[in-house]
Amino acid sequence: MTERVRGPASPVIVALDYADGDAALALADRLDPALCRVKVGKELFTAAGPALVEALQARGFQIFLDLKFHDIPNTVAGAVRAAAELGVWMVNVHAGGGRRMLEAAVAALADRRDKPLLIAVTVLTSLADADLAELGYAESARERVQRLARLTAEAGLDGVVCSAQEAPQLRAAHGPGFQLVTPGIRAAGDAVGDQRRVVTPAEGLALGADYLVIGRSITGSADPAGALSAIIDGLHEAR
Ligand SMILES: O=c1ccn([C@@H]2O[C@H](COP(=O)(O)O)[C@@H](O)[C@H]2O)c(=O)[nH]1
Repeated sequence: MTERVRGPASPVIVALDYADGDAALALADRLDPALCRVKVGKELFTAAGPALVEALQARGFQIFLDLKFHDIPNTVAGAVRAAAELGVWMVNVHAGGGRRMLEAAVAALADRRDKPLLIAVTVLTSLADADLAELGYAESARERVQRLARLTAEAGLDGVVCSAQEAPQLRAAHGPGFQLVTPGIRAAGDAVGDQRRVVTPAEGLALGADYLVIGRSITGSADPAGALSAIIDGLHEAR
């Protein structure tokens, strides 16, 4: 497994889902890198690229590069290597790419001293059991997450993206070192939107998540820094 990179003690990763770099940096400038990490996903990275990652790093943020690589092993290995060159803190692939793809991603980082955490997406938090059935999967989301997490662990990655709803079973199966990165987080009363397997921030931590990926409950607030502080305060109270 990858050596953990030191960073803020906060479990919160703010998803910067913006259409351009200026909007993302404007939000980041309202946040304290001592209180959260930030996530750069497909929309923002496609629009603003590595320069935006560097601009966020220059502001002191550790970056989760959420590009969910899913391709043949050779291609994913190259993409993971390129992400590591950017100096990101965490990068991810889709566990559905299979064992050889996962092992190629691990091998791509093997000789590096400063490695990002390498995480595999199990079942997107926007999918419910009915969605999986429509796709032809006989397993429930919970069963499929467990299957893909087992494969991820066997391939030597650092952990998975899952819903915190699945965290207790994954923690029991894979122990404390296996990183559970959980989107599908909603502050109480916020619209669920396109997400399906959802919990509140305090529930997420109580269920055993290591990291809470939070987008719209923070970025959709008129006061994003206040929303982040309120979430962190709520986590302390729940402990
Ligand atoms: O299973 C997954 C994997 C990734 N995500 C990403 O997390 C954020 C969630 O944003 P919200 O606004 O808090 O819903 C978003 O960037 C997704 O791409 C996910 O939601 N589920």
